[in-house]
Amino acid sequence: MADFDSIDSSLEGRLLFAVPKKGRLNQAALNLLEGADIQFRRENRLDIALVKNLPIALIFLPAADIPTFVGEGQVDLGITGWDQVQEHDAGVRALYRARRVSGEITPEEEVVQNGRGSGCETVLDLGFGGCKLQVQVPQNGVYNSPKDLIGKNIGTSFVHLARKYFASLELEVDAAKTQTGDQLAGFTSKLRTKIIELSGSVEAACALGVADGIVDLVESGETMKAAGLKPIDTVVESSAILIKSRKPSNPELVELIAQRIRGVITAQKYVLCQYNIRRTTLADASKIAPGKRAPTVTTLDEEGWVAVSVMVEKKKLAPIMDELSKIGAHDILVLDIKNSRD
Ligand SMILES: Nc1ncnc2c1ncn2[C@@H]1O[C@H](COP(=O)(O)OP(=O)(O)OP(=O)(O)O)[C@@H](O)[C@H]1O
Ligand SMILES: O=P(O)(O)OC[C@H]1O[C@H](OP(=O)(O)OP(=O)(O)O)[C@H](O)[C@@H]1O
Repeated sequence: MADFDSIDSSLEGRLLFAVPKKGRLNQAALNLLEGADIQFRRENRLDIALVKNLPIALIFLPAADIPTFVGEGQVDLGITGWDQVQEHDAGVRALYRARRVSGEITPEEEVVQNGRGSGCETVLDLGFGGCKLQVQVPQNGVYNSPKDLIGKNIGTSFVHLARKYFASLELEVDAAKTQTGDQLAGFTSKLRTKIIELSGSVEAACALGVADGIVDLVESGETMKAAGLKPIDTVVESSAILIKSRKPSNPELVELIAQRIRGVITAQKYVLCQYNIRRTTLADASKIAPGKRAPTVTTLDEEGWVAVSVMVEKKKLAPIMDELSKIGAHDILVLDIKNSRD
């Protein structure tokens, strides 16, 4: 069993980097770390791992908690979903709003706190974990628009975003009747829609009579369909992101990691396409495959011919090869990119 005091002292001087400990983002995050040559060995059941080749310690946390740790500055860097950052941000704002309503802080102090936001800054989009946080209702039920759900029961794990969403919906509906000067003023206490916090299997809530509608994540839509639900609005579109605290302990190391991860993402997204073509057709070929910046062109040992090397997005590769072939490119080769740096 590891000794916690020794772990504590071995964290000294290390950049703390939070990684989702389970769930949808876990494996993709570990793949990124491997690609960025962040080497570590995680002891069984231990949520802290020291990186062998860099002054970094990885902290394995639930994706939902990562914005809190990074936002409060206890952890320098983190991988989580944009939805989780938004949920944390909405929670922080709700807290200050409640404190202002109760007179604990002044309206000016609330503005200052809100200006600081959640304390998390987005470093880069990681290009995986794409999903949408959607308002869903039973397919054959009586609700068809989000406004139909005002005053009803909503099941969700995203309580702050759901409150914010229904607060502005209620405000919109009420604005037609009365004008309130204080936008979204006390929505934590005055919300008519009941937000019920659920920690998982949210899609079962309607069938079980716990909720009239839910706010939950959708990717393929399979879970939603299987539960007999349909989407009626999108609250947030999300993907996995790298976040940093406002004042990371080692900004240079944060930049180094960001650069390495950026390189891994580019390498995953692109392949290297090489072909030979007549110099007279080069301009047309460059229009078909312009590359990230520009193609690399070298003269071939044959009069009037050049060899071209260009980065092509994997998802566009097949039609680009067809087009190149059509205009007279020969010996087209496609090579995987193992890593890259801008
Ligand atoms: N179906 C999905 N497709 C893509 N990304 C998803 C999907 N579901 C969740 N995510 C992303 O992964 C993040 C973590 O969700 P996940 O359900 O894996 O959490 P978890 O840590 O396992 O928690 P839980 O115990 O609630 O399942 C979400 O905030 C979202 O950004
Ligand atoms: O649209 P789909 O591709 O079906 O994905 C959506 C499901 O994925 C997430 O849950 P997850 O499976 O991570 O488990 P959870 O319900 O326990 O959170 C989300 O909460 C949905 O239930």
